[in-house]
Amino acid sequence: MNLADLLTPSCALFLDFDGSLVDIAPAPEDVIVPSRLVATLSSLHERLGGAVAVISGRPMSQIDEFLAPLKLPAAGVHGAERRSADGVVRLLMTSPLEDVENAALTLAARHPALRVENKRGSLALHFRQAPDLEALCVQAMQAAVDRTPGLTLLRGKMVVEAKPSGATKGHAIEAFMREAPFAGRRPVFAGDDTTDEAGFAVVQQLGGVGVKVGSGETLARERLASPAVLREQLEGAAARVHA
Ligand SMILES: O=P(O)(O)OC[C@H]1O[C@H](O[C@H]2O[C@H](CO)[C@@H](O)[C@H](O)[C@H]2O)[C@H](O)[C@@H](O)[C@@H]1O
Repeated sequence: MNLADLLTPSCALFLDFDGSLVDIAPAPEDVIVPSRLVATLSSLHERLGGAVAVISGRPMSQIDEFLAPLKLPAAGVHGAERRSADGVVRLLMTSPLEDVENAALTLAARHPALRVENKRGSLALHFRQAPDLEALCVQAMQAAVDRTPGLTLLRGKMVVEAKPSGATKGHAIEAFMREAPFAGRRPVFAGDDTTDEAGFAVVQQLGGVGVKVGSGETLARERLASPAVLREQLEGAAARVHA
């Protein structure tokens, strides 16, 4: 499969960030945005009539910083926040995170290699620097989530996260697909992680294509080997798609 063949001018393109557009790094702030990526996304955005959105577990503010000066339509925190093509931002109601935060901070105080990331409405506990603590992290976070109505536990790449139950990447993509300039287009979504599976399900129900980046079981019908391959194919598609 080559994205340049898949991405016709009548497509809408949805892109996950970490592990898809950029390579996984030791810590969230360490990711490197390759120099040509912003220009490629900007060109695709123009050539697809504005129908390009980033769908991330990160807050949208971080995505905007990484991709500056480009400010694409986006969904952040797994869909808990969303910015439409017209710039309007919608925030999902979220549950209190005190209990989850206390549980994560207590564990991190005992194990300094752990990293607590507090986002609007969600809290992630990273164990990339201490993989042997995975079970402990999952257990503590699950117990805190179970005590807090409205939160769901999400397992990601070396991370366990408490997120609003109603926030999914699938819902975010559905919302974009009801709006201009996405409505009526064939959706394509590239992602690498468990949180992206809900997005693959939605785009494929809508007659589009899910593209899994990297290895692992997936609902996605297509696969690309790595973020580097995705970036290369996006560059090729940017050069070929004529709106
Ligand atoms: O939905 P995404 O855009 O893929 O975001 C998922 C999570 O990405 C970040 O964590 C992951 O990437 C880090 C940098 O490569 C890595 O150090 C970490 O182990 C990964 O889990 C981000 O920090 C999270 O908030 C996102 O939910």
